[in-house]
Amino acid sequence: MTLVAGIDSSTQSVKVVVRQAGTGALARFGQAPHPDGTEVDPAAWWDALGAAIGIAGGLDDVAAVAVGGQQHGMVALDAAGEVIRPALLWNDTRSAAAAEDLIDELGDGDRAAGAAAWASAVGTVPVASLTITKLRWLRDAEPEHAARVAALALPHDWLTWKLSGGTDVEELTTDRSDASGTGYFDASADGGAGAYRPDLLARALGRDDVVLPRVLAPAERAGTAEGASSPAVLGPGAGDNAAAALALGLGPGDVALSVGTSGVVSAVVDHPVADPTGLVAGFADATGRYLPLAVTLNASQVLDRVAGLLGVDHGGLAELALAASPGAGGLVCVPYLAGERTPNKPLATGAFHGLTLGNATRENLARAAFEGVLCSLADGLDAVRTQGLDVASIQLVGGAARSRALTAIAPTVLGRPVVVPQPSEFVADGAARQAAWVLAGGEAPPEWTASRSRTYEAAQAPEVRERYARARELTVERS
Ligand SMILES: Nc1ncnc2c1ncn2[C@@H]1O[C@H](COP(=O)(O)OP(=O)(O)O)[C@@H](O)[C@H]1O
Ligand SMILES: O=C(CO)[C@@H](O)[C@H](O)COP(=O)(O)O
Repeated sequence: MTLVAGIDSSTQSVKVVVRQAGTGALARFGQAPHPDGTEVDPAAWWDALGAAIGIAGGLDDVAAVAVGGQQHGMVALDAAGEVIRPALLWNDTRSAAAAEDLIDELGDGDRAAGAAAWASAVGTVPVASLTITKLRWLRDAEPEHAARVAALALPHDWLTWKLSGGTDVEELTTDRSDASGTGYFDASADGGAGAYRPDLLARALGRDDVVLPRVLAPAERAGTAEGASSPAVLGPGAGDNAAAALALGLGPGDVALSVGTSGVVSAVVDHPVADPTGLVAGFADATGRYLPLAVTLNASQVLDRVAGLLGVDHGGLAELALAASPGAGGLVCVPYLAGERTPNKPLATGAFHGLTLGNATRENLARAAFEGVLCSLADGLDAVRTQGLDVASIQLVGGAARSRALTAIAPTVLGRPVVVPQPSEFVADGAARQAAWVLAGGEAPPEWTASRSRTYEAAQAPEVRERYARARELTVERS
């Protein structure tokens, strides 16, 4: 029996799945937490990965392994391959002003022209999440660090390199899906193989004499993992949402709605997407196609915080929310606790609107939190649909999809049934499937047995989105 492993180095933790290469059946699992915060020393990811691999029984009997991970994080390396400063993560908003500067500069002072030029160049209008804006921030805020940058990697690139025992930055690799989230890679160039845009990198960092990871083809080998008694083949890996799409086998019209640290609406399409409004990011998938997506900064952690405020666990929060009626008695949660990326409001704060003496109950607060997170994702779904996507089905995934309140409330807000696959670590699963593909070769990943799923239906409550639309602009900026 051949085994493969998939890794998800995500915002809050790292997960390792070991699966049978032929069928995808789960053999083993391990997980270890990541530190809190929006800047993290990559060494902490490496330590956590070692712990999670140990819990998953090691990689000695695994024939191939691939790494999926949180996108956009800036891992800056010096000429000796040492990390220069803690990585700035996708949800770090300090580079919001740098994003605006980059847009204005490309448009020669005309923001709309700049946004259109970025969308056309790399499929995405810069926001604070993108790596390129973090490089501009580094240039301006930490010039001594910027001057030492010899190579740039994303979290999954760096972990793949570390697994290979890499010390030479020239040996760094990445894949097209994760590269497409940097802001200095055009996934549609060269017939869809993609190409870096050193001119845009130079705009941000002030120079382009920096090693960028070699972009591997979807099932190309990145080398072998060092340390295991019989070294496993390393796959190219992928950005987390592309890996999840691979696990879910998204087809035409299938939308994945992920409620993890990030809220993500994504779909796989055959054509490049370039949205000059910036609401939809025109990223690439892990099979050679494209992955338009809308990402929010506020999803599962909003539910975590409101559960904390109410002094309950996830089960208790769900119970409270389901005891309230749709619309939470008129209470509206604008969930921008972390600032927001879609819409681009990095300085926004969250709010509960519509409190009255009659509706100020724990049940309504809980329900409003779920509805606020879902309304924000419903806005993201609308944005993705404006890019020509005809939605056939919605699959609800991510850590919070384990909540019976989220699954019950989602169809009332979205106005459609939602399909909830049996809970699994879809990013790690997609990485494992890619590893199996690298072993098997061929044009497409091996077919794995589909997991069971359940469809949730409910009457739509259109007033929920209507009230949210009136409230979402009513936020105070953080000081
Ligand atoms: N039953 C549940 N109800 C609501 N949220 C949950 C539940 N189980 C896990 N979560 C939340 O899911 C999040 C982790 O999801 P995950 O997709 O693994 O995140 P990430 O990939 O961003 O690290 C945490 O914020 C956790 O509190
Ligand atoms: O920024 C994005 C995608 O553009 C996020 O999806 C991050 O990749 C983090 O994902 P999670 O850790 O929340 O899964």
